[in-house]
Amino acid sequence: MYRTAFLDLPALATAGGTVSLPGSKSISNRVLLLAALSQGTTTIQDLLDSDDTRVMLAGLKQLGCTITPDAVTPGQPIAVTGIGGRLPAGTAATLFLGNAGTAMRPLTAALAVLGGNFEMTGVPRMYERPIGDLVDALRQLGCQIDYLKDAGFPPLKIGQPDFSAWSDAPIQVRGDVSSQFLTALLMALPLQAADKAITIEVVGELISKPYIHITLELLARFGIQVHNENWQRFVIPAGSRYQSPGAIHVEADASSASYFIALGALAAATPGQTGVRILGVGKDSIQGDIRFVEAAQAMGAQVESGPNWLQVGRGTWPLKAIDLDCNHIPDAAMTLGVMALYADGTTTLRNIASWRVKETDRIAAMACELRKLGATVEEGADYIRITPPASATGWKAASIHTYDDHRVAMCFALAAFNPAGLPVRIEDPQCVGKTFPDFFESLFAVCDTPAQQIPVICIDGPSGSGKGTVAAQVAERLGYRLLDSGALYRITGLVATRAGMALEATNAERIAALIAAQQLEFTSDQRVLVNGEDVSLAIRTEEAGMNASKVSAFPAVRSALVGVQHAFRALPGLVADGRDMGTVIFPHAPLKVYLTASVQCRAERRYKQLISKGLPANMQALFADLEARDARDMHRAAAPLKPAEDALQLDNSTGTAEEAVQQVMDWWAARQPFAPAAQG
Ligand SMILES: Nc1ncnc2c1ncn2[C@@H]1O[C@H](COP(=O)(O)OP(=O)(O)O)[C@@H](O)[C@H]1O
Ligand SMILES: Nc1ccn([C@H]2C[C@H](O)[C@@H](COP(=O)(O)OP(=O)(O)O)O2)c(=O)n1
Repeated sequence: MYRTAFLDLPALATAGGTVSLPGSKSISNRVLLLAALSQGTTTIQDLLDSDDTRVMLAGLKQLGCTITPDAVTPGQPIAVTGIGGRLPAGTAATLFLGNAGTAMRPLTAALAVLGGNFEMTGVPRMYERPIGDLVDALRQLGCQIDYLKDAGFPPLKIGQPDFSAWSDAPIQVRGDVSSQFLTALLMALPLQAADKAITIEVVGELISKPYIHITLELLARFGIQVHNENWQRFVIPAGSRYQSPGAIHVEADASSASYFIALGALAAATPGQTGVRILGVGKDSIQGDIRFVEAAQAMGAQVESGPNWLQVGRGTWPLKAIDLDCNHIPDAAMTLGVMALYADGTTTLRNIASWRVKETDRIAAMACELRKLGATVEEGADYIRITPPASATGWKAASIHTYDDHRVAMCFALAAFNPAGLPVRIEDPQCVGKTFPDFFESLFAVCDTPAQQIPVICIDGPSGSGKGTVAAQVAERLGYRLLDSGALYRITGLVATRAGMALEATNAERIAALIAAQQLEFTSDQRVLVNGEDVSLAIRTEEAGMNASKVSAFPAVRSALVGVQHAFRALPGLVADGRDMGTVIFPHAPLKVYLTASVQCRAERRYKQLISKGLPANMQALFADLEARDARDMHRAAAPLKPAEDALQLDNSTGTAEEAVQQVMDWWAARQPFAPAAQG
């Protein structure tokens, strides 16, 4: 997951390949609660690991459920041993539920029926999300729920219910604000239906029926057969009792699939690929959002599907504008809003009033961000109408505000396919953690763009000037990959020395062949492996640096390493540190920095660095070595160390590393097309 303040997506060109989707959030949290309420242990496969499931798991542990392992581990099932329909008398807890509506609503209902002493809390946005209709429904039954702040909204206090006054009358609940209220009741009321049936009556039109369908399907798996009377009345039969199904599998999120369905529809296919293949969800899905496929087809997508997969390619191009009632696909429909940017006319998405009370006011958010990209947008109480920019020149480079809303972040990533070739900035990219923590990694894995579109920031300079330190921090702030090219020469020196080769010009070809035959691996935590052996420390000695300087003078060695270095240029971008990044390896890089510092200063820093790593160091020897290394690196014939003509020079003798990093970030920001006010 990208934890940067913003993530810049370069202009993307094509898509193709296979993407495996994470488990559905709606199914994950429903299954967790149902398993927790049941008798027995439920082994859950493919549970989503996200903010929402984490708060749910934490809440269930507080209620006394046993959960093994403690947290979701990729590829491993998680086992939940339930409470068997009742809590020990006097159970008390304060549950923090973040911004997870899928935890707040059903847990409130279940705990209000079970009784105890609970406080239901969350983040400030949670306190703006209505829950009054659910509380009103539960009070009809005799549940004790009080508002701790504003009436109608969390936080809540839950006490011991008194069912004595309840006359068996149907429990009424509004269906036109959020179907999560009905879902919450459907999951909580079986706890009270051991002796007599309970009927729930929906007041007003029921929105988001597909989510109720998921709830009913899952209830059936846990032993509760609800009679659905035309989506108006739901009867939970007497004798209902939660029973674990033993094992259950969580389908992938059909709304997460929407971004990749849209991707297949709007991106040209990467040569050699036949569109985008999506694994984890297919045409037999129990999720309503799978009907996004029909909407995408109406816009021109070509879709094939099977039991657990979808295959999507570009069909009609440009896409066809549509006018669609989106009540059946409330979440996935946001993706249509961005697809509309690539359509041949004005698209209208109707019946989306529920967008206003989601993670943010999604109608307002979509309208604002689509306009930033150059679209003409009309918004109404329950619709949005989008006209794309008239031509490529009408597109604007935008910094997309994401409102702590995962879906805004994910759907706007698709704007990177704009015909103007503009990058798109996604602010606060980690908000995707709510449902799809590795969304951007998954996207980059199936997208392609010509190498020259992928930004590279080059940081060259002499030994000890601070290149490595500054480059690593700039890469971290931007979410870019990092190339420590010096490590390649250090490895070359190491393997040649180990092979008993003298580091002399007469051996240059043999050394070049030797390094070309090694299996090199650079891990995300900056370790370096050669044929599986971790050499991170072995290449950091001063001797290794000197040996690197020697082998780096051989043209054969330099050319053997060119391909390896170019391969680092991958989405979303690269920061490359070395001697010839800007002059030879990435001559067209959009930003080149030449970092210098006095020899005295560099020697002192290197001394401290070596000592802190527990490596031997001598100030005088270091000083002499640096001068020797500078001389060799600067005066060799092949790719000598010198500033590229278009490099910006930064004297790093006096300031802090942080100041140098900020200077590079400022230079980079100045070269970006985003408006200064929007810089992250
Ligand atoms: N202003 C500064 N910029 C960069 N590094 C600094 C600065 N001040 C002190 N240092 C320290 O100096 C050392 C620089 O070494 P390094 O980044 O490996 O340089 P290079 O990659 O250019 O050889 C690090 O230990 C770093 O913590
Ligand atoms: N792009 C590069 C990077 C390093 N080299 C050579 C020259 C340097 O003396 C050695 C070691 O580089 P490295 O950046 O690891 O060394 P320092 O950390 O700056 O001391 O490799 C090179 O020739 N070209």
